[in-house]
Amino acid sequence: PKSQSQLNLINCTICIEGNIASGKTTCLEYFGKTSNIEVLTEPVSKWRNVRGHNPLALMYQDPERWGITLQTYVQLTMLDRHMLSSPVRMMERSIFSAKYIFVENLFKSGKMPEVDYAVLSEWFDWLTTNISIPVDLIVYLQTSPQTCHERLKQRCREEEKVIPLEYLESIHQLYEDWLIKQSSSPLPAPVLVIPADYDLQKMLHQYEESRDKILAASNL
Ligand SMILES: Nc1ncnc2c1ncn2[C@@H]1O[C@H](COP(=O)(O)OP(=O)(O)O)[C@@H](O)[C@H]1O
Ligand SMILES: Cc1cn([C@H]2C[C@H](O)[C@@H](COP(=O)(O)O)O2)c(=O)[nH]c1=O
Repeated sequence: PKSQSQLNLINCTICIEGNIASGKTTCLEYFGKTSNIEVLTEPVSKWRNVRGHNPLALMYQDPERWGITLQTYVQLTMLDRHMLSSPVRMMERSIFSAKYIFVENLFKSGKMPEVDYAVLSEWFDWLTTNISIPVDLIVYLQTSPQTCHERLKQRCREEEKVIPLEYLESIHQLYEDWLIKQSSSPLPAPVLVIPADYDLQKMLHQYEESRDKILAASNL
């Protein structure tokens, strides 16, 4: 039987953040299997197929031309994820990392025209000012870019075959500035850091060690 605290669930959103192929989906699958939390994976399948088009592949082929297209759609689909109602959910990334990490990376690396960046930023500012998008906890899977490069090659997603180590290094740096140094963009929630360079077995152990701190955010 459920305890009183399990019955009195308040709305709670935990976002799992980290570099590409850092192990976010694997982490979500683990908590999905071993807790009452609802798990929301990133809508990558939508980014790979919107009415027969693949904006993710187009962005990697020609970021200057297609970055705005992908990031507009990422922003919409992430907002949609945030709006889904469930008492306690663990989400893969957030509308915040889409903007603070991926849009910033495109712009700072000179691959997004200033006008595209301005329009996306206006959209983001309007959405986050006018719509309540609460996040209760950010769990940051902290990896080295080299680990992600290895895992990316192992996962072998067709669109991502062109990603060099330098790209993962830039994403890593932006994550570190945002979540560790806390010097770049506003933090929507407190941050729990989980070192994530270890093998799967050790990672499951890491998740178990962090379980109480993670579930404390949800009163589960
Ligand atoms: N701790 C780990 N050690 C080795 N490989 C891992 C580990 N965690 C995940 N992987 C593998 O690395 C790849 C990327 O993991 P995934 O969970 O999909 O990352 P993300 O969702 O962050 O992109 C997958 O092939 C997955 O099986
Ligand atoms: C949020 C976001 C993601 N992407 C890209 C980066 C990766 O190629 C995929 C997501 O896969 P992951 O294994 O879950 O990291 O989408 C992007 O280009 N822009 C974004 O805002």
